[in-house]
Amino acid sequence: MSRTRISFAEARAIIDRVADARRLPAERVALARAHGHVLAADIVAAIAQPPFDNSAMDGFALRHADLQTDGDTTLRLIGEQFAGRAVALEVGPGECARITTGAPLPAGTDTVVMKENTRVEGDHVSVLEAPSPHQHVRRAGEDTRAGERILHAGDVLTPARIALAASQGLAELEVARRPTVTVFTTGDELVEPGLPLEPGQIYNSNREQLMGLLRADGLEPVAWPTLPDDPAQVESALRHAGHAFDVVLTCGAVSAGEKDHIPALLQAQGDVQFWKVRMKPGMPVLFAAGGKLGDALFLCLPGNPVSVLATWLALGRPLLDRLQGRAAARPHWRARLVRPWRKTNERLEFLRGRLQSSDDGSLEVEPNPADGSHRMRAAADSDALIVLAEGAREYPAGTVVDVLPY
Ligand SMILES: Nc1nc2c(c(=O)[nH]1)N[C@H]1C(S)=C(S)[C@@H](COP(=O)(O)OP(=O)(O)OC[C@H]3O[C@@H](n4cnc5c(N)ncnc54)[C@H](O)[C@@H]3O)O[C@H]1N2
Ligand code: MOO
Repeated sequence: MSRTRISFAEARAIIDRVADARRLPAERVALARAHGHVLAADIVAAIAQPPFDNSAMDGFALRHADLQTDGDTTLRLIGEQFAGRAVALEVGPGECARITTGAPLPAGTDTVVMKENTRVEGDHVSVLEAPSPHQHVRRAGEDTRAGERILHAGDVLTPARIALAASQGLAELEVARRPTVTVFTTGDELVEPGLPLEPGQIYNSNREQLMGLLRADGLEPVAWPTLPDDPAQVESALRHAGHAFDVVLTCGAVSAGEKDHIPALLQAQGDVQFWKVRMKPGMPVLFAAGGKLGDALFLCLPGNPVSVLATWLALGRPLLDRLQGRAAARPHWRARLVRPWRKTNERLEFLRGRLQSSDDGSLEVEPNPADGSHRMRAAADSDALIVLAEGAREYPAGTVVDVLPY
């Protein structure tokens, strides 16, 4: 017996539990293909970073003890070390070596003076402004020591983390396999943009919204042709998809209408985990394991475009994150309401709003008054969902609320 009219927290807990049990396997991918993936195993540094003491500036490597306490010091130039292969230079007392940024520090030297602070005449270098001891030297291991755990399973591979892995010489990384996802839109009223509209028809806006949301998270969703409100065709298509993808996302046909065939189909053939969550918009959302329809997980979003946005951000994205073992939650922000809001019922509400930074440096959010779940323009004019908890109805201006940027 599936749960119905559950709280949003219960829905999230079910999503987490089911996703944890279906964690996607790890695979090795080329470094260049690993961007945005979730790391599946810790990475331990095999080499120190920097791997050797090196110069942070173009100039001359010298022995700090040689520098006069007052007046310029003149040193004898005995060779050069450029960034690249280390040459065997030994710098003795009263001597220095030409050096470039990133070049290994020659034996005997401990400090670098930048070129601009010197005067060179033949093989004599006068130090016009004395550097402090060890200045402009980047010490071996000061960023990372060999043996340190530098990245962790569950980390999302941001460009900076990819760079860190590259600095260790790793050409392949072990990551969670990306979930395969397909997107269905349903409804006899839907027409694709580009075609003429007959009376009663509307353009399909959910497909591209959902495809865009998925692609923004680095996924490669497959769009399925729109399903008519015909139970046999819905069943056939969902059965094919259920055997071909990890996750099937549908939108529409999930509430109480005569043409809403999805709940009956999943109740008969699948394993429904919940149907209807006390949230607004998006209340009729349904989540099921495919059962006889295949191994896929089915997340069936309500058809209203703003319900699609809210249920995707609040439930769909956590499902896909969790399937990949993503450890860190998405950034969680708090903002001050710039205008009061009154909820029309007690349900948890995901209201649309626009974020702005106030003069005192705090985050503010302006709720958009057009709160209907068909009001796409309000969603397009906004950049965050404002999370108004279940229960309370009155939200005076200045109330601090959770926001989910999109
Ligand atoms: N008697 C009841 N009626 C409704 C209930 C309810 O509990 N009892 N719930 C309401 C709520 S809340 C929502 S949300 C909607 C969800 O309905 P469905 O998921 O069954 O979706 P549809 O009826 O198919 O469509 C709803 C709405 O969205 C438009 N739509 C659908 N797909 C698209 C698309 N791809 N692009 C643009 N617009 C789309 C569709 O034309 C409808 O206007 O049900 C309420 N009713
Ligand atoms: O829950 Mo519905 O998404 O409000 O229109």
